[in-house]
Amino acid sequence: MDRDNPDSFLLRNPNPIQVADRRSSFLQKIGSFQIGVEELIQLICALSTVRAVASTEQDVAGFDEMAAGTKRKYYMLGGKGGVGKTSCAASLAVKFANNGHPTIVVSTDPAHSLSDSFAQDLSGGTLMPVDGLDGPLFALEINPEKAREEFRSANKTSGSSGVKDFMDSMGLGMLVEQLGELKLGELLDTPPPGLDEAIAISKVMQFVEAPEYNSFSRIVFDTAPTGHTLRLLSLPDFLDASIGKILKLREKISSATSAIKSVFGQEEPKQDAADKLKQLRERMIKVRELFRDTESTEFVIVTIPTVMAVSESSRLRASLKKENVPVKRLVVNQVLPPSAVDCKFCAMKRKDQMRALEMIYNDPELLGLKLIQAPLVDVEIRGVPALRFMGDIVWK
Ligand SMILES: Nc1ncnc2c1ncn2[C@@H]1O[C@H](COP(=O)(O)OP(=O)(O)OP(=O)(O)O)[C@@H](O)[C@H]1O
Repeated sequence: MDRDNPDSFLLRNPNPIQVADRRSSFLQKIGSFQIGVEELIQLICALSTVRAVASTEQDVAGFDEMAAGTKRKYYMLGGKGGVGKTSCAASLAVKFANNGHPTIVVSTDPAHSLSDSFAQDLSGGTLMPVDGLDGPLFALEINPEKAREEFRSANKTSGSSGVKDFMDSMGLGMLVEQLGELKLGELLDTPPPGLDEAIAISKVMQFVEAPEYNSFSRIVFDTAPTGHTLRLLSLPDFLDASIGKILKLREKISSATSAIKSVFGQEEPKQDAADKLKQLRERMIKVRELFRDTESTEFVIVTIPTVMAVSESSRLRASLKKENVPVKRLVVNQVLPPSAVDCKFCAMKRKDQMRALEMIYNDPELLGLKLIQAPLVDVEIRGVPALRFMGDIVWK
């Protein structure tokens, strides 16, 4: 088999989800009583596959709806580690770009795999053009570890201005100005939980506000595994609450100092620090609203048909619901494609997958989501042609 040719799977399986032919050949065999016990077992498995597939056949991703309109939309793909988030996010981004949407795919997973997935070096922490597409696609791997390192050395070598420059570049300049007294350098030596996500969020803020990103109409996030993602989503609330407290404190202090200053006849400071904090707070609120805006944002859960992955997806969905983050689609990746004859291993695996699929159908949290099945393919999904191929199967 030609492993460099992603079409090899396609050539052998013109429609991986199509099982009707297989069912009819089995039915013909039943009609003429030609089957033995082994085949009967296979038949039962095959029919259950048919049932599972048939019951979700109408659940195509609805790509046309996803691609409709030029107003910017954000898609966040997340789920348990290793289920195929990056492959799904990258293939969606490729499909958007090839359908005329200038697109950015952003990785907020500290263990990036966009470069591996596209088989191109996209590291570096800035927008990198992705080669080999019909339309513009850029990738951004946010590297919190590197960012933190840079921050530390800027702190050491150039004092506060270095820190300020760096934080400005991360869109967090205001935070340094206003919270300088909190000794951010020390904070980064023992980073609090959520700092990586804060850096990722600051980039989101840049997308929301910066005019240079205006032309991008689709932004796809390849998020970190579940725990990180939930922190990312709840961080604006957390920061908002903290900033709210600081603001109150500031107001108290400033009213006290202005009372003293008025007694001694001193000038008021030119710009009230509280104004800037207020501005930052408004930005946070904007990001929070963005995550919850059903018009512009959608969180797509990616899972695989195993009991563990489905259980985690159910919990993720419940948490997202609590955070009011819109979810409509669930991708079940790596579903065994139909085969006329299963080896023992495949038959067992198929049974296992069917059980997990049943679990999805009966899970109250996952019920009602558009279920998109993506087949397990026999080549690693790497490079633009492979992602284009995957995109055409998954994002229909
Ligand atoms: N449908 C599929 N068929 C075959 N291989 C797949 C499929 N989907 C993903 N893979 C492979 O599984 C591996 C993991 O995929 P991917 O990196 O997309 O997962 P991930 O959820 O982003 O992982 P992580 O949580 O580690 O970031 C890759 O080697 C990828 O090529």
